[in-house]
Amino acid sequence: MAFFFLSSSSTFIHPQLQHIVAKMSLFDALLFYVIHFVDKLGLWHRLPVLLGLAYLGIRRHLHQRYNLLHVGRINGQKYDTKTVSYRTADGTCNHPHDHLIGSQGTFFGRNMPPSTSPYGLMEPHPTVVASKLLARKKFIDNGKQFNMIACSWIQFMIHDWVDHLEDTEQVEIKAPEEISSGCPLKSFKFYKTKKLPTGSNSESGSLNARTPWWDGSVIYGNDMEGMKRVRTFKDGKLKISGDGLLQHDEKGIPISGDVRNCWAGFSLLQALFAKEHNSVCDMLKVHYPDLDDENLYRHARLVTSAVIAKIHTIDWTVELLKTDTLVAGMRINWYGFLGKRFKDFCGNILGPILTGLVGHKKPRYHGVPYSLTEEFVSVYRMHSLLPDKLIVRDIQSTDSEDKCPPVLEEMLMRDMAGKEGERRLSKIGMEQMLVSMGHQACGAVTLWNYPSWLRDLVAHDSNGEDREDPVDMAALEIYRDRERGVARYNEFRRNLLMIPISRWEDLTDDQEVTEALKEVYGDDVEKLDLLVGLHAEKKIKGFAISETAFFIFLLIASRRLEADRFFTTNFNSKTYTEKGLEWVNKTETLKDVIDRHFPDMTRRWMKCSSAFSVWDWEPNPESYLPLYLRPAP
Ligand code: HEM
Repeated sequence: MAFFFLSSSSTFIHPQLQHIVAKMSLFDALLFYVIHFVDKLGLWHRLPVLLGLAYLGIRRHLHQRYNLLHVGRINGQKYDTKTVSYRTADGTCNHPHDHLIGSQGTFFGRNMPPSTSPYGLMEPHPTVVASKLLARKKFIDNGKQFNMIACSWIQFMIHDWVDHLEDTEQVEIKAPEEISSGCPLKSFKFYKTKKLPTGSNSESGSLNARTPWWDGSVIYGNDMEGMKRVRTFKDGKLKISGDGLLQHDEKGIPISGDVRNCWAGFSLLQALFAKEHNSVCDMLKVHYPDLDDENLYRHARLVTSAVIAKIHTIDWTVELLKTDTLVAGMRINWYGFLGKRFKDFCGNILGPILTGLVGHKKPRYHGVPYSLTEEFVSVYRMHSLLPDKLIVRDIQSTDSEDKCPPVLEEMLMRDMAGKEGERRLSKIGMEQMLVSMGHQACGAVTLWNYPSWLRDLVAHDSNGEDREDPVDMAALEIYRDRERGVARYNEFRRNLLMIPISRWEDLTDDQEVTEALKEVYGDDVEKLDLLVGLHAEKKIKGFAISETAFFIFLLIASRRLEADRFFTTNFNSKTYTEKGLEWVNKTETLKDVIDRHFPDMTRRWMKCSSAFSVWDWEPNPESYLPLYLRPAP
């Protein structure tokens, strides 16, 4: 217990954090002391790379100790990991001792206890929060840092990991009269989140309808039925159209692993990775002609899922959090501190820090069985990334001087969603859509940037069918966090060992924002909704998201890799095949995947370093200083 340590330092530690620190071991309390000191100076992201990494390492350790809470019972069975050396359709048989952990339909875990907020579900009214603080006034973009491929990518990942199971009972939210004239929907109906007793205590929890593993279920499906829908059952391959895009069923719904709330950009990525899967099958068949359909499918799924996870780790995240420290941190997660060359040569022989989380001998759970969490879902509420229009570019332009293809047409995002979006995508074509999205900046995660078209949205059910009642997504998201007992912003920060805010000026320097926050929440900073706080928070230079959201990522991004048997014990040539593992090792970025399928496209149209930043951006400047020795930004 850190009691004695704490009593001598109680003036140093923020009073609202003392009760949390009092429960820590002495060693952890000491570590907390270090990061708290750095936090008080607002310093970690201004430190040289090595010190920044040390700070993040300590923080991640503390979050692994104090921010992983299991929900529900552990009631799976033992099984033989040797006979199940592939990713199953429903995510069972990944945890080595319990076949159910991480499978479809298990409980969301938590990163902190449910909210203790005294405020009710409607306080302040969700439509008031949506109208006064979220609704887009004028589109604010992310500059050149993040493009529409990056925006679609994260939806592609969300649909791999999470979706809350709904109840059959509906709720209706009616906008209060004083605000209703400014709301696209005066009232809207939606299904409650399904709550079930967890069995381990009196509390209830909610279920994840998807498999939380990083298993590519967004293209392979979340259960046996979904998996059968997407497979050709010939040479291990997935169904795909002659034009390279997804096939559709008789109702016009795409045939892919997840089709809920899809839009053209999202289904484009599903098609690209179905193509990638099929190329892996072709390659494996050449090298291992004895493999049958089932084994080709299983190996190709392992390889493609690992390629997706790698791109997310060392390409997408690095563009999202564009700083030297994060480049180093994310590469350490995959390759370890000693880097790619050492790992390629020697393998993962020196443990997770030196040779990476991937390929480590055993999965690591930090004492808590794997699941994704309620708080993780909440920090990924980033619908402000979506613009109002998609700008289609003309890639047939013959002007060789063009750095950026000329604009052909602007299409409303509303028309790019669902079946209509699929029809339009097939006219645009895969290459043109990739180049167009590559050249368009996505929206910034900030207040007053929530797309208006999402405030009157025809959402889909899990089969991709349109729902009868349109929803106001901005108001619904505020309601969802409260309904699911996710802590409000300040409690969330305290639970993440961050210094809470005491006044609006601690959150933002923007006077206009402060006034709007006061109008909705008065002077009560404890009332502030998480989503609003995350969008209002002053950002770290280079970060496209808030620091508060980032600390959840710091914990979960590592966990998705280190808890997965197929990224640890079974990340080897025996499970993946030698050529399969080589495929993963040689693929570093999304650009590599695009190059593989469209060899001329990036040469002609992509100037920047990553496929996730706006393609006519300058490439990252060369630095002759080794990454770990780079100074403070
Ligand atoms: C055209 C694009 C998109 C549409 C139409 C869409 C629509 C929706 C809808 C209808 C829901 C369910 C709302 C509810 O009942 O609670 C949802 C949930 C969600 N969306 Fe999106 N979305 C889109 C893109 C994105 C993007 C780019 C992100 C970025 C991170 C994102 C993140 C999420 C998250 C985290 C959830 C919560 C999932 C859960 O409750 O388990 N979505 N979206």
